[in-house]
Amino acid sequence: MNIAVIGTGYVGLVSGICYAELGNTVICVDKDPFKISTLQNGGIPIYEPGLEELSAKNVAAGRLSYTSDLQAAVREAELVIIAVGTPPLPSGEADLAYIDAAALEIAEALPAGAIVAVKSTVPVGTNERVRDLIRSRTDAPFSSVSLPEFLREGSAIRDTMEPDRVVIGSESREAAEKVAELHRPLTDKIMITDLRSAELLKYASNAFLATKISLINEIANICEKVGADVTQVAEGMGFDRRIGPAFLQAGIGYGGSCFPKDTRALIQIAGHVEYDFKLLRSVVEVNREQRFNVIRKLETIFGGELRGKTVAVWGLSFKPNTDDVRESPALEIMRHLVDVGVHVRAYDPVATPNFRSAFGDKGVVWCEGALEAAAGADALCLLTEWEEFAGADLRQLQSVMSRPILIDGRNVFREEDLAGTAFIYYSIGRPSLNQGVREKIPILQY
Ligand SMILES: NC(=O)c1ccc[n+]([C@@H]2O[C@H](COP(=O)([O-])OP(=O)(O)OC[C@H]3O[C@@H](n4cnc5c(N)ncnc54)[C@H](O)[C@@H]3O)[C@@H](O)[C@H]2O)c1
Ligand SMILES: O=c1ccn([C@@H]2O[C@H](COP(=O)(O)OP(=O)(O)O[C@H]3O[C@H](CO)[C@@H](O)[C@H](O)[C@H]3O)[C@@H](O)[C@H]2O)c(=O)[nH]1
Repeated sequence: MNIAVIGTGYVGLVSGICYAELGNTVICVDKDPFKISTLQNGGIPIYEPGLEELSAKNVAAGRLSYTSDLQAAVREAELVIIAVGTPPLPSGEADLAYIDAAALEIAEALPAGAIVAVKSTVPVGTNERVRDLIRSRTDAPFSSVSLPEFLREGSAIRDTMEPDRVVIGSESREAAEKVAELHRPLTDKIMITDLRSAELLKYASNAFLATKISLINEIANICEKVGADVTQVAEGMGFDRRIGPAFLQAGIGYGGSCFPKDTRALIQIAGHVEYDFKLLRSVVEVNREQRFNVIRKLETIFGGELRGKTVAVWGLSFKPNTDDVRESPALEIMRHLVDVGVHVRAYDPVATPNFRSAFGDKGVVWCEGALEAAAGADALCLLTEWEEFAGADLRQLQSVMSRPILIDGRNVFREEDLAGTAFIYYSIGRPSLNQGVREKIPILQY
C-alpha cells in the first residue's frame, strides 16, 4: 500500500517506519524542516529504542522516505494518516488547530478513492469534522477512518508490531476492510466500529489506565499510614484476572503527553454534553497531589526547612526509555524545589536537553552522570525508573553524598539494595522499608 503519514512525532514516525517494515511504501511528512533534514540524514529526532536502525533499514530498502512536501506525498497515497499533535488548550480541551490545518492541506492534493485516517487522539466528532473540511475543498471521493493509536513511548516499536488490538472506526465497510488488511500481519484482534465509538474508546482506555494508577497511588498513601506494603498489595490484587497486574505501580503519578492531556480532554468532552465526569476529575486531582509526595517527604526529613539544601534529582523524562518530558512530574517537583531555595543537581540519561528547554536553567546544575549529580547532595530524589538507577551501587552513592537521604519516587530499590548502607530511605507506600527515620506504625483502632 502507498501510505503518506502526516506528522513525524512519537506516533507518526514510529507508525510510518513500522508500516514500511511490513512492506508498504511509506512517505513521512513533517512541516518541521529540522526534523525532516535529521531524518533524511539518517538521524532520528526523538529517542526511541531501535527506531534509528529500523528507519535506516527501510530507507535502504527503498520503502521509506521523508519529506516536508505534504502535497507531493499525498498525491501518490492510497492511505493518508494524520498523526499531528492535539495538545491541550488552557481549558483542557484538545486543540484541533493542527488537525484542521493538515486536513485542509491534504484536501488540495487528495487523489480520488483515497482513505484519510486520523491516528491522533481526537474528541468525538473530529473525524466527521475532518471529513467535512476536506469535502469543502475537493470533489474527489474519499473515505474517512478513525485509527486510534495505543503505543507507549519507550516500547513503541513492539507496541506497534504486536498490538493488543487494532481499532478501526469508519462509515465505509470497504475502507475499514482495506485498513484492516494493512494491519492483518500484526494481529487478528482487529475491531471495526463506527467513527465516534473509535474516538471515544481511545480516551476511555487512557482514562481507565490513569484511574488504575491514581487508585494504587491512593492505596499507597494509605499503606504509609497503616503500615502495609503497596507492592505486596498490588501484587496480590494483580493475580485477580479481572484486575490484572499492569499499571499498578505506585509512585509519583502519571505524566507524559497523553494521560494528563487525555483525561482533561475527556472531562471536557463529557462537559460539552452536560455530563460531570466526577470519577475522572478525582483521578486528575489525585495525580496532581501525588507529585508532592516527594516534597512532603523531604520536608518531614528536614523539619520543614528546605531553603539552602542541595537536592540531587535522578530522572527527568516522564518515564524511562524516552526523552519526552511533556508533563513529566519532575517539572513540577523541581519547580517547587527551586522556588523554595533548594540547589538542584539534575541528571537524566537522555532527557536533559529537552528538560532544559522546558524548564530553563535557573537554580539547577545539569550533570553528566548519576554520581556527579549526587556529589555533595543533602538528599537524592529518584523520579524516573531508568535501569541505570536501579543498578546503582548504593554504598558508593552514599560515599559521595553529604547526607545519606534517598527518596525513591518509583519504588526502584529493594531491602537487599539498602542493606549495609546508612540511608534514610523513603519510597512510596512501603513504610516497612523506611530506614533511618523512626516512624511509629500506629496501633489501629476502629
Ligand atoms: N506520544 C504518544 O505516545 C502517543 C500515543 C498514542 C497517541 N498519541 C496521539 O497522537 C498524536 C500525535 O502525538 P505525538 O506525541 O506523536 O505528537 P508530536 O508533537 O510528537 O508530533 C506531531 C508532529 O506533527 C507535525 N505537524 C503538525 N502539523 C503538521 C502539518 N500540517 N503537516 C505536517 N506535519 C505537521 C509537528 O511538526 C510534529 O512533528 C496526538 O494526538 C497524541 O495524543 C500519542
Ligand atoms: O503502573 C504504572 C504505569 C505507568 N505509570 C506512569 O504513567 C505514565 C504513562 O506511562 P505509559 O502509559 O507507560 O506511557 P505513555 O507513552 O504515556 O502511554 C500511554 O499513553 C499513550 C498515548 O495515548 C497510549 O497510546 C498508551 O496506550 C498509554 O499507555 C508514566 O508517567 C508512568 O510513569 C505509573 O505511575 N504506574
